[in-house]
Amino acid sequence: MNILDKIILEKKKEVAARKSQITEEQLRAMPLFGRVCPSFADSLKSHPFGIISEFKRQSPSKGLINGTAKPFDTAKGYENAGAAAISCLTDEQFFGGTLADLEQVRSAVEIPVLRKEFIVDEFQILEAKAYGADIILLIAAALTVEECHRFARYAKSLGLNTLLEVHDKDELLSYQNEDMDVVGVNNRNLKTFKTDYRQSLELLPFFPEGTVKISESGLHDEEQLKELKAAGFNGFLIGENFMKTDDPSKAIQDFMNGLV
Ligand SMILES: O=C(O)c1ccccc1NCC(=O)[C@H](O)[C@H](O)COP(=O)(O)O
Repeated sequence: MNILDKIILEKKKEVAARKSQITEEQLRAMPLFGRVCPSFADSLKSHPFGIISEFKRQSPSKGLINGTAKPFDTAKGYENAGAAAISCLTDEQFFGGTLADLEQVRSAVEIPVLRKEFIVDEFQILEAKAYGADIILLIAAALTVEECHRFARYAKSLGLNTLLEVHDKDELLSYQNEDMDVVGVNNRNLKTFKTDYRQSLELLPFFPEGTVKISESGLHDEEQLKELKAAGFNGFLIGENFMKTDDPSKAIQDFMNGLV
């Protein structure tokens, strides 16, 4: 069993347990549920490099990345440095994240917030809205085409933005549809962890015209971003490169300075 299969197996158990702790009605009654979500695509287009900076404590591929950074301060620092959106991992078992982290991030910033989660059930989309997210992630490698399209429709009905994540041409061609607001190429193969930013460039010819697209994972060098932006990418999801430092807010600011 590869790591993605393992995460999805655990996630299904976790969601079943969550459903016995809180009802859909209770989620819908939470104060943030009624928020109007800003457009993710518009935010990417209105920021020169469309950086989506991630709050990420640990990962299956790298282990502990940062055990001390706080979600509120980190998110605020990211926004002040000019990020277009914040990604917040909420998976606890593999990434050390929580829904409380998401709430903290939401309370710190105005820019769109992504709930970075392994979505396997509509219930998690309701949770995302209730805890203040603007964007949900749908990972093609973890879902059937039918599930992915159903979840995107559901997210849309709640006013959430959807980020579809693909890794190869087959996923891009089979999973993309009009309900996906942004499509991301994950440069990391989630089954093997092999990470190469050129994966994004390889998929570029297969995007339908007008798709708002981002490159995700393994980005650490300003020159990579300049190349990907010149090729047509609208945004860049970066986690470890900022979080591995003692001061992620300073790390993103230094990185931004290198882009001008
Ligand atoms: O990061 C991992 O090791 C990982 C393993 C299995 C599934 C997902 C994983 N990462 C989630 C992400 O998508 C990244 O956190 C995100 O793209 C940022 O990547 P990076 O800049 O390389 O931290």
